[in-house]
Amino acid sequence: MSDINSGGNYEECRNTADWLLNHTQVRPTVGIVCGSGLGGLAGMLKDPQVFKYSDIPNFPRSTVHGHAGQLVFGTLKGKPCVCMQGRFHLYEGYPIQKITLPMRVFKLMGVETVILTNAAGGLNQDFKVGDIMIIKDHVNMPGFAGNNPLAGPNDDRFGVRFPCMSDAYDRELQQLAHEVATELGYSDFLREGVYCVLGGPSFETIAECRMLHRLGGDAVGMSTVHEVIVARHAGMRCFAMSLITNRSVMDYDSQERANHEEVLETSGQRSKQMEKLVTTMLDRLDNNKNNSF
Ligand SMILES: O=P(O)(O)O[C@H]1O[C@H](CO)[C@@H](O)[C@H]1O
Ligand code: HPA
Repeated sequence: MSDINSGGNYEECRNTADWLLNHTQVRPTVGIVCGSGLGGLAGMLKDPQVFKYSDIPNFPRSTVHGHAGQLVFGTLKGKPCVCMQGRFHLYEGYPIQKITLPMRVFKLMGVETVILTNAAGGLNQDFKVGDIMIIKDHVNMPGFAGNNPLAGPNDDRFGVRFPCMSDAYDRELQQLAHEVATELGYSDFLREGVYCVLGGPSFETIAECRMLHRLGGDAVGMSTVHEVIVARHAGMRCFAMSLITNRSVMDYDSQERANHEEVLETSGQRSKQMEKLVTTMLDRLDNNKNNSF
C-alpha cells in the first residue's frame, strides 16, 4: 500500500489547483478525461488555454502514445470545461494516488461533473469494433488485490472513508446519453455495459478474457475506474464511455491479436461521433432541470 506521500494528498492537490486557477480565467464545472486516441475532444474547446503536463506542478507526465499530455481549459457549448488530453495509467509506474491526482485537482477547481472516455476490448460477443459502450458499472480487478486509489489514510476534506460505489455512474447522464445517441442516429452502435479494469500493460490472455466475461464484464481496459473512484469519493458525478477498439480474443483458434496500433486506428475512426455525443450532451444539460451543471 502506498503512503500519503505517493501523491494526491490535500496540500499537493490544493497547490496544483491554485497554480492553475492563477494561470487561467476559466472556472471549470465540467472535467473531461480523454482516452487513447480520443483526445480530439480537447480540440473542440472554444478559446482554449493549454498547459503541458510537464509545466504543471505535481502533475505526472503522459508516457503513452495517443495521450498528448496536456490540460486544456475553455468552453464547450458555453460550459466552462477542463480537459485532460491524455491520462495516466497504473502500468506507467506511477503510484495509484498519483494517476488519480487530477480528479482531486478538478474538484478543488470547482468541477462538479466528470466525463471520461476510454478505448477498450469487447468481451461481450455481441459487441462490434467501433461500438460505443455507456459504462453502467465497473469491476475493479486491482482493487480486489488492495490496489485502490483510496487506500491509505482518508482525508475527510475530500470525502468519507467508505464511499458508496453502487451509484458510481450517474443514471441521469446515462439516460441523457441514450436520448442524444438516438437523436443523432447512433443507436446501431450504442451499447451499455460493465467495464473491467486490469493493471496492464500486457493485454489479457484468452483464459483471462473468458473469466472476465463470465464475471459479468462487457469491456476490458486499463483505466477510468481509478479516476471514477476518486471522483465519486469527492462527490463529483461521473459519466463514462468505452469505445470498443478490438474484440477480446476468447477462442484458441482465433488469429486475432490485441495491439495498441489497432486501438489507436479504431479510436481515430469513431472519435468524431464520440465528440458529437459528448458535446450534444453538454448542450442539453441546461435544458433538463434534473441535470444542473
Ligand atoms: O483506457 P485508455 O486510456 O483509453 O487506454 C487504453 O488503451 C491502451 C491499450 O491500447 C490502454 O492504456 C488502455 O487502457
Ligand atoms: N484490453 C485492455 N485494454 C484495452 C484493450 C484490450 O483489449 N483494448 C483497448 N484497451
